[in-house]
Amino acid sequence: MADGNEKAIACNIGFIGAGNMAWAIGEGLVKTGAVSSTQIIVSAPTDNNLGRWRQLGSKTSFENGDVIKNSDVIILATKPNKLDEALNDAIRTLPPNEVHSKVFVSILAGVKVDGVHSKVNAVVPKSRVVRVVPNTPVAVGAGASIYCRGPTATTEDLNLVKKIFSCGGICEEVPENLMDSAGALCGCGPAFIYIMIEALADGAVKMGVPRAMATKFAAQTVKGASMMVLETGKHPGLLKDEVCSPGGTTITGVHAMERLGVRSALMDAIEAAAKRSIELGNKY
Ligand SMILES: NC(=O)C1=CN([C@@H]2O[C@H](COP(=O)(O)OP(=O)(O)OC[C@H]3O[C@@H](n4cnc5c(N)ncnc54)[C@H](OP(=O)(O)O)[C@@H]3O)[C@@H](O)[C@H]2O)C=CC1
Ligand SMILES: O=C(O)[C@@H]1CCC=N1
Repeated sequence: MADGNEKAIACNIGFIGAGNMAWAIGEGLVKTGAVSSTQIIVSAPTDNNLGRWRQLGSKTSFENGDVIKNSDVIILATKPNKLDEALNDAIRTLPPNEVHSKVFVSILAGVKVDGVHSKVNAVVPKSRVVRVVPNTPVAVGAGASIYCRGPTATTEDLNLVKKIFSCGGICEEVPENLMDSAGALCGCGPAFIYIMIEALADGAVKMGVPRAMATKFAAQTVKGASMMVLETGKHPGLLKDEVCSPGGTTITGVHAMERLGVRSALMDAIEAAAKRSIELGNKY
């Protein structure tokens, strides 16, 4: 952890679950210098994902209890259907009645914060929970994370969670009733955009542009368009109009997109993902 770094986070951070999302958060935190890799401990039942964490310099364990004992903030990063198993596994190595009052961050898609609070408190009494939907671009400092508070989470807990996830981009509090829909946008959105980048590149390849060049130009164009929306504050429709010359190339392409229902496809994608998040919340 770099001295004088205003992003510096002093506490130990644990991950139960070592997969894609945990890695994106951990890698992002270490890259920004907010935490040293030695402040991180990670657990998973197999070694499939743990090697890269050891290479980073973090501690790893097959015991979820080790993570709970050795961390101030524990990020629950299993799939939603593995939460019960993960907490039961933890009991194996937790000294009875000795570990109390930790801050847990649940990133499990759809799962309601009250439910996680009850389950966690059955294992680690007096713990507080914050629910977060992050996205993988936190790995490169361009994430969009949202959070809501659990029943006993304090303002201090929320500030700490906001600080952790702000290292990876923007991080904003939303009411829990928006976590599924805003989470579908932030959490799943990168996958939808990757498909768009791939498809834009495919179009250019079809028209003769070499693949590597096409992918680079597609990604940079998406980045540039995003920055225009964020930095000018102009409505995306107005920015689109500024690109479309009368009788020109862009409006001809826009017509093709409208004919094929690209807007509807994207709206359907968010709606479907949000509904699935609600479904997962009802199940777990
Ligand atoms: N991927 C994303 O972009 C986003 C994911 N999320 C949420 O993050 C969570 C993790 O997703 P993701 O990282 O993609 O999933 P992965 O499948 O990549 O990772 C899941 C991890 O959980 C571990 N695991 C399984 N069972 C247990 C257990 N009993 N105890 C401890 N760890 C266990 C797996 O172990 P092993 O390594 O042995 O397989 C693996 O390391 C999900 O709940 C998802 O909804 C939220 C927002 C975005
Ligand atoms: O697909 C999923 O369920 C997870 C949650 C958001 C992004 N990935």
